Amino acid sequence: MSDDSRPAPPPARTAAVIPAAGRGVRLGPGAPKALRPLGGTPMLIHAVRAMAASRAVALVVVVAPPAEVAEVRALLDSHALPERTEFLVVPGGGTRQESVRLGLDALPPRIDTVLVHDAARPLVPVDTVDAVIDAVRAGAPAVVPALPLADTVKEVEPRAADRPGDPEPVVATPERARLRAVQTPQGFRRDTLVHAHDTVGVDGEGATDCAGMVERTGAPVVLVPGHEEAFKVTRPLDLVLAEAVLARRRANDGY
Ligand SMILES: Nc1ccn([C@@H]2O[C@H](COP(=O)(O)OP(=O)(O)OP(=O)(O)O)[C@@H](O)[C@H]2O)c(=O)n1
Ligand SMILES: C[C@](O)(CO)[C@H](O)COP(=O)(O)O
Repeated sequence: MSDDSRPAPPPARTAAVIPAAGRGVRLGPGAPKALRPLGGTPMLIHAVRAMAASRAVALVVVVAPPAEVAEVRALLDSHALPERTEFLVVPGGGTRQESVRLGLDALPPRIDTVLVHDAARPLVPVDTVDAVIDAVRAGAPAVVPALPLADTVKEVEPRAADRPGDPEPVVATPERARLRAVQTPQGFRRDTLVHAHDTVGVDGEGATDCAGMVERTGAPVVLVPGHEEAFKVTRPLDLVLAEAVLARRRANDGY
């Protein structure tokens, strides 16, 4: 068979958008969180590798702090990444949802499945990424990895911002067995996520994750098992844990 008569390869239809434009205020002073080192490598590079580790992911869009777009591009160019994957860098916005929207806007028409993954979750295993993609491909418009809770959760009447020491009255104790802590990557049919952003707006009216915006449109959202190592690096202790997990991986399997 000549080259010309070979069937065209299937279109590469899945992209990952990585919002990485946050400052990392809760982690403490320093460079933007995504650029801070984990095991000597920027946290963002770990997150990019985690997405590109899935053979289904053809494109990774990194949403960078606007002042660091060139630095992020240089980082991607100077670290070993799979050749089969394309990488774009776009400037982010003032909120996570705004940054996600800017990442969505950069997707080429061929993409029909989108993962949204926090740069702040650098250690998500590829099996979790693939489980999310598989569930979207199987027909779910929105898929979220999640874990049961270890702590009991109270709903409160939040204290006033100018009275940080005041006790907070408890309003309710939701049944823990019905609660889940959600992670990323969250996976979506592209049209579902774009519709949610168009409908709910860039501020998300308090939505703290993309799936929450999709829920507000009435589309179904389903959960698949998350992974303990997909935790979010938010506060300094999380970075200590991430360093320990990475050191264990490197000792066990040369990660
Ligand atoms: N304007 C923003 C805010 C957040 N994010 C990204 O959204 C993810 C989850 O946000 P979070 O962990 O809250 O990161 P930060 O906003 O950086 O943290 P903090 O709230 O402590 O400043 C991170 O990868 C972060 O870079 C973003 O792309 N654009
Ligand atoms: C999207 C998320 O990681 C799901 O748990 C989380 O809601 C992000 O919250 P953040 O305050 O922006 O870190």
